[in-house]
Amino acid sequence: MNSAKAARSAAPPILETDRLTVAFGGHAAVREVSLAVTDRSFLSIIGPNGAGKTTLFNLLSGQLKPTSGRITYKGMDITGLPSYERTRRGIGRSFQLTHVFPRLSVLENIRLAVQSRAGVRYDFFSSLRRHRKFEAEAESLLELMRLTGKRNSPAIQLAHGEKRKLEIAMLLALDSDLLLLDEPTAGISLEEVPAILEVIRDVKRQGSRTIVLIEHKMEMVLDLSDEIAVLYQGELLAHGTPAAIMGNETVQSAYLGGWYDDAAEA
Ligand SMILES: Nc1ncnc2c1ncn2[C@@H]1O[C@H](COP(=O)(O)OP(=O)(O)OP(=O)(O)O)[C@@H](O)[C@H]1O
Repeated sequence: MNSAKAARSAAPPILETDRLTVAFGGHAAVREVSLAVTDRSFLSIIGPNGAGKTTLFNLLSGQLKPTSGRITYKGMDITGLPSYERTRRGIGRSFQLTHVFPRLSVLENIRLAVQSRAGVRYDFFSSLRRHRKFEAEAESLLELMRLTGKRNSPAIQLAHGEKRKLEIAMLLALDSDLLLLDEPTAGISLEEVPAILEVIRDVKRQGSRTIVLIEHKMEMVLDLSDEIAVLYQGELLAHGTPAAIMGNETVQSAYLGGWYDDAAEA
């Protein structure tokens, strides 16, 4: 283990769930999940359809309230906090953004996200200077997301994959410390997948955020993850390094062999 990795794993987890459970009419979609997410690590959550992955994200982002259990973020119990309060504290969830303005340009959308984070009130004298600062930050996010060529395009005109990149840029603009990415490649064309993979890899390379990814594409999971958590029928079946998960007999015998083949064909 290199020293940066060792320091990270010795640090307290940024996010922790303690026996987190949510039941819908007697059926526990997430059952007693206790999971610790290492600060500034890349964790992927995998599992077959209906395993409870998106439901777990709904619990983490505050869209759903648990039936029982607890969520701790940066050492604070956030189980009862509404989702906007979690966003304010740095938990950013992708692909459920309601604040993309379809008719505004890509740059304007990112700049507004930067601005909303800064909580700017209108002040004529400082607004021009601030505007330039926000614009510069938005420009650097455009570059990171490889969207510079689209800076003046209205968001509504973007291809599906480009929209995903815009959404990630806006999460970064909001200064999220913890990014919850729910199947960023779902529904996008095969040609667009490498571009998404590349921007996620770049964000990971920056090393300043914690990323939790739900993804069915195993090559992508194995390429990006420091750790993998496996959900199966609402329960946490295993959590470990990619090598440990791939070699885990319970995971293998429960489903990974067959499921992996299915996922590869999808
Ligand atoms: N609001 C809800 N009301 C009732 N049942 C729900 C609700 N949300 C999720 N479920 C059920 O919980 C289970 C887990 O669903 P979830 O969408 O979390 O699975 P998933 O692992 O994300 O699946 P996929 O990979 O197909 O997206 C499913 O049986 C689903 O039908």
